[in-house]
Amino acid sequence: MISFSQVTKRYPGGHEALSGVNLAIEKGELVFLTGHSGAGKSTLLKLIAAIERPTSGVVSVSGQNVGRLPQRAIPYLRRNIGLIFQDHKLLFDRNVIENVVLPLDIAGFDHRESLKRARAVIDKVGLLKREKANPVSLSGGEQQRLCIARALVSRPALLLADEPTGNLDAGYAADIMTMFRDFHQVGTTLVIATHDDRAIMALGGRTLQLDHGKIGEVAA
Ligand SMILES: Nc1ncnc2c1ncn2[C@@H]1O[C@H](COP(=O)(O)OP(=O)(O)OP(=O)(O)O)[C@@H](O)[C@H]1O
Repeated sequence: MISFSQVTKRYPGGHEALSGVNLAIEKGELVFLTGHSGAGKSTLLKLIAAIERPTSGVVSVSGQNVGRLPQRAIPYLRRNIGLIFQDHKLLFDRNVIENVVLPLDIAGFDHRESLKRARAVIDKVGLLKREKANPVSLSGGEQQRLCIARALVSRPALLLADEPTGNLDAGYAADIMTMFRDFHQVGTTLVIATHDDRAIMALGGRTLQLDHGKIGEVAA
């Protein structure tokens, strides 16, 4: 489903965040991405979602060369990807449920059905009592859970998560990991960057380790 062939990413200013990365992730795989701060984990996820483009090499997602996608094709790519990133990108002029229902409205689902689905996923992340709240009034961990609900509501084929449990206490982190496991069991492909060793051990899956922009595989 995802392949990197000799992928290098150099940011303006000359810093090489990824160097000659080769990898293949099959449909339905659960992959953890680990490595020190600054190792290139977020960069790798951003290349998959076409948030960044490679400096050289080929990033392919479902047979598409996403590094070369024209700007207008990117929304179609993202329609099948759930993104959980640290900057959240929540809409602060809409309340909690409106944030979650929006991807379904955009996809053209019946609004009443969308509200039902949104409420179910908001309940799963423990925010039902806050459904009318503005995201501004939520704590960092609550915003993170809202972001997770929004990413999961459209049941994407591919889920990319950057430190999804970073701000969460152990109970919520375990709940979120259980949700990820359920998605994995129904065939979703997941790539999760994390420092959370407990999560990795609990969920199993494959671990790729980045070290100064170079990739290696951790034996199970
Ligand atoms: N937009 C950018 N412009 C310039 N340099 C960047 C940019 N984004 C990331 N970098 C640099 O690229 C390197 C890899 O960053 P990246 O965010 O991918 O690492 P990471 O493994 O996700 O780190 P962390 O665990 O701290 O989030 C770092 O040295 C970082 O400073």
